[in-house]
Amino acid sequence: MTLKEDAGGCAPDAVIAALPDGYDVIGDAAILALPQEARAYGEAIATGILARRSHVKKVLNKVSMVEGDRRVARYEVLAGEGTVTVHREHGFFYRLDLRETFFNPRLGEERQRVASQVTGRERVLMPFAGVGPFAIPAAARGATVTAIEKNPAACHLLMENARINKVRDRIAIINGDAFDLGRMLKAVYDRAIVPTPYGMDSILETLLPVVKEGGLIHFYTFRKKAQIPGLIEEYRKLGLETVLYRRCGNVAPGVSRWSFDLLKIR
Ligand SMILES: C[S@@+](CC[C@H](N)C(=O)[O-])C[C@H]1O[C@@H](n2cnc3c(N)ncnc32)[C@H](O)[C@@H]1O
Repeated sequence: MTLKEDAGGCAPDAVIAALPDGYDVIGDAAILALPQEARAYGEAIATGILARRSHVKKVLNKVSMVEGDRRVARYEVLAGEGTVTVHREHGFFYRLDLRETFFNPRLGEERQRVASQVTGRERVLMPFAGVGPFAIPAAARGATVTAIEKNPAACHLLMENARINKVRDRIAIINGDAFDLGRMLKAVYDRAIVPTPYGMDSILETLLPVVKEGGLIHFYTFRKKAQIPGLIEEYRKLGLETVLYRRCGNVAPGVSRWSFDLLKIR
């Protein structure tokens, strides 16, 4: 979406010029990140968006970075009601509450890439499951998924989303700390999908014992490009061969989210 166009005429030209180029839409919610000088025009800009985008029913302004274990930001509601919405992605529906649960609509293609590799009867381990956007497509491919999520609100919505998407019988949901998974789980998994929150990369060593030899780990990490060769070597020392890696989004100047497909060779 082009924010400058959608907000045209709703604030002085100098304010419009200072706006970021785009904004995300999650379900029926437009998510803005207004610079300080545009805050006074927030409601007018929201009215402009509602007039131009008929599928947008609420407009939120993100007033903090994602923070804390739950990885949620703080928002002010500029138009519409509340922070609950239903997002549609590749035919699946995700109910979520932006104030309570993490959701990144920009990872849709990456989630599709991972889900397309899942074959029926696989056992998939899914720590940091959130409201289910990786877990549910994997279960819909026929896998049995064990989802671990610390935030009770996200667990509750994951349960509801599993039901809405008709895969409730294929997802076991554990409201707990992923770093305890060695104590909680007895099974050995064919695949792990690990959307690691910032600073929690040590989860890789925690989950290695419960992934079978020949199993695949889809691991996400925040790094500078120059760190990648060293990382591949670190993974090799852990018995993991990097089958593929790709950048999926910038998170700070010079720092990107990287997706690794790691094959457990020993
Ligand atoms: C980056 S979000 C990913 C959520 C989801 N997989 C998605 O893609 O939308 C990380 C999730 O991990 C959860 N989380 C953070 N620390 C955790 C922990 N130690 N154990 C289990 N879940 C945790 C957060 O509540 C959040 O839902």
